[in-house]
Amino acid sequence: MSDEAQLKALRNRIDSIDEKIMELISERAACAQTVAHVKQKSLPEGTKPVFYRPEREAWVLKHIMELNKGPLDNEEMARLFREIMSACLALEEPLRVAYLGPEGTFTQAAAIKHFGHSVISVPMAAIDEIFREVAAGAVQFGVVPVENSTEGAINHTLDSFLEHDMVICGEVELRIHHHLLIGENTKTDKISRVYSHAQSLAQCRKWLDAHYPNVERVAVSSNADAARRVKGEWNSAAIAGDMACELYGLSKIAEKIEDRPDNSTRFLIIGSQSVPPTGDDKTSIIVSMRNKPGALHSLLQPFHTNGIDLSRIETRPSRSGKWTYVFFIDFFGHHADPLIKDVLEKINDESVALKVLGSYPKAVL
Ligand SMILES: O=C(O)C(=O)C[C@]1(C(=O)O)C=C[C@@H](O)C=C1
Repeated sequence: MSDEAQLKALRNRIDSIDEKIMELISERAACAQTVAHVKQKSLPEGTKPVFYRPEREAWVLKHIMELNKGPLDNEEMARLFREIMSACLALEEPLRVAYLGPEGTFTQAAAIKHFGHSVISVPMAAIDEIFREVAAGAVQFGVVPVENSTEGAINHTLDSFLEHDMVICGEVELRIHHHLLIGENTKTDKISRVYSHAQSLAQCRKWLDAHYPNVERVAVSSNADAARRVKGEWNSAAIAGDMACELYGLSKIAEKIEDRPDNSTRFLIIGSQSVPPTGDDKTSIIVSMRNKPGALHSLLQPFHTNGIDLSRIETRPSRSGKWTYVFFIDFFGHHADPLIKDVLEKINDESVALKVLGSYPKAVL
């Protein structure tokens, strides 16, 4: 068979596979619509069902990854199913999700990674506004950055948890690649100023010291804001990611300039709905302890006794007294697990205040 004939035959096969995939996706979508009716019909009139089920979504994605035999890798396959589920959920209920804007930020990329493209994503100007928008019920969920592997905690987010009653219902991890971007008015050898978010400038500090030691570094509210500014400005560059680069039509003059190649940011999904256990969960709590010797030891002891792994511990001023602190602790397990319940009871006995922010499935993608 000639190459041309072989290509034609293969394309015919792809066409007929696509038709089958489309039929199956439609069948799945119709099934999700029926799921929505079932969720609604068991509830009293006027009560809104919980359409979004993060525990089920985590199971579906993991199941797909377990079954996958290639040639697409597990992550790629799960991403396709992420989008299919996102579209199915939008048929049940279009979700509104607030993120730290403007458009093109890493937080928007995290929102899309977690919820897929079929949600209505709403940009907010500040982290606190995301919390307020969720609390007011204007959006069902919010996405906020909480820690970066190079620069550590995002304090604005931690402090917002002290001020708002919010449930954490998910986490997303995003590999952060920064690029040096310019608009068409700027020449590579004429850069006198670099804009970016303070965290991103810090994540690229060594690279900037080596390549642009005398260029002014200007911290702005987000990387996307930096990209938006340089679009029309002369002699300036922005440090931002792929989404902002594409959105503002900029050129990359240096790629992946972050000092650490494994630079990642973890984001939290905040809402008002608590999530049932999946068997592979994390829990976040805030605790404040009495200011006495051994307080930190008695806080950590129950985790050790029950063999519970901590994934993070962070300290912040409590805002309710000088030199008093609260601890933000993340650990593996769900607050409904008997072992975790026991840990929480013991901590509760020793602490001034304990707040369970939520248990949620460990990030799948
Ligand atoms: O299983 C459900 O509860 C569904 O609504 C179906 C479905 C899906 O498409 O698989 C859609 C949305 C939910 O967040 C979880 C799963």
